[in-house]
Amino acid sequence: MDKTYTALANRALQLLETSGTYRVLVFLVGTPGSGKSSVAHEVASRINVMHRENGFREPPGKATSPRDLVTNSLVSGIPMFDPASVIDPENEALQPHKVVDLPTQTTTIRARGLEATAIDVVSTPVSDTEVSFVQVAPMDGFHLPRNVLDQFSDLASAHFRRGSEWTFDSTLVVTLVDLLQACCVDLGLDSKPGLFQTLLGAETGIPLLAIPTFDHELKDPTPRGTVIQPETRIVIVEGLYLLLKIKAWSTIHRHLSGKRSHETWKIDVSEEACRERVAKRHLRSGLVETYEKGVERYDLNDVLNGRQVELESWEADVHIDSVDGVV
Ligand SMILES: Nc1ncnc2c1ncn2[C@@H]1O[C@H](COP(=O)(O)OP(=O)(O)OP(=O)(O)O)[C@@H](O)[C@H]1O
Repeated sequence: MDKTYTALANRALQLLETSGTYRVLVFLVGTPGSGKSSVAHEVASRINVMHRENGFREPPGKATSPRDLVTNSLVSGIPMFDPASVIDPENEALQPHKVVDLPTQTTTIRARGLEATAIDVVSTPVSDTEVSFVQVAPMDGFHLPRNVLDQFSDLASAHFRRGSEWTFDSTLVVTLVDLLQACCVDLGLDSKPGLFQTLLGAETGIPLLAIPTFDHELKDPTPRGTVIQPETRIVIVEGLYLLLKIKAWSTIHRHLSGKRSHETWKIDVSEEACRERVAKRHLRSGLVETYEKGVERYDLNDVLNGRQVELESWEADVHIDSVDGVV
């Protein structure tokens, strides 16, 4: 697997080198337990080490586009929150709305998960903190929180089938991908940055994005758990349903098609391997009391989600073989 990680890291860097954009996106999909999160973090960490050893940061220059104007153009199509509107937790087509906080220059975009899954788009310049050349954006942060699932008409199914595509804040995932894609700015050939160069943010005009994360042990999203910095040059977006052909999910593929600043990767793995991995994780996170119950839950829920991903997703650009026992 060591060679595979190195090859994937080089592949992501090659995409960055050839795209002509300041930022590129890698979409990593696979069935539950296929190792998306593990692979994404390993690839990110390898490139970040290379960046620490070989990278350089450009001193702040003149902004090509003021950040607040860039932010406004990114969020202009999203309607303002209407306090009189009713948010139906089961409406999978619910369009996200925004709330703008002028003092902090923050636009918060929300949908069915409300604050738990909100995305913040922040135009205020960031301080000179440690920059991650590569960052991971987990789709799992958009799990609808348990208090929203409690409002479903069949709340028992909603909780039991948690992890199914209809238990995610899917329209907000689409919004996140749109925002990330809009941040893949084309700097033009003259100003093309070096491979390991990070600009100090001001020049690109790209805003900061704060997005939710998900910890299986906490069982609910952590709002603003990850901050995608303006300086980040590669974002690995990982999640089950990013290439799904149905409902709101299908918009992701449509919005990306024809764009050269991204690539799609899929992890291939057997159901048997995933059954064991996911059952162990269910036990570890306290979702079940025994390993056998974990297997049962995998067979009644996770495997169905995995089969849907296999049957109803668009083909990925790259396939990765998961080697069991080698994370
Ligand atoms: N190659 C591997 N061999 C054995 N165990 C693995 C391997 N890759 C990941 N795991 C383990 O399997 C579990 C699931 O891995 P991970 O969270 O990376 O997968 P995922 O595809 O992101 O899962 P999900 O979509 O269900 O969140 C973790 O406990 C992880 O340590």
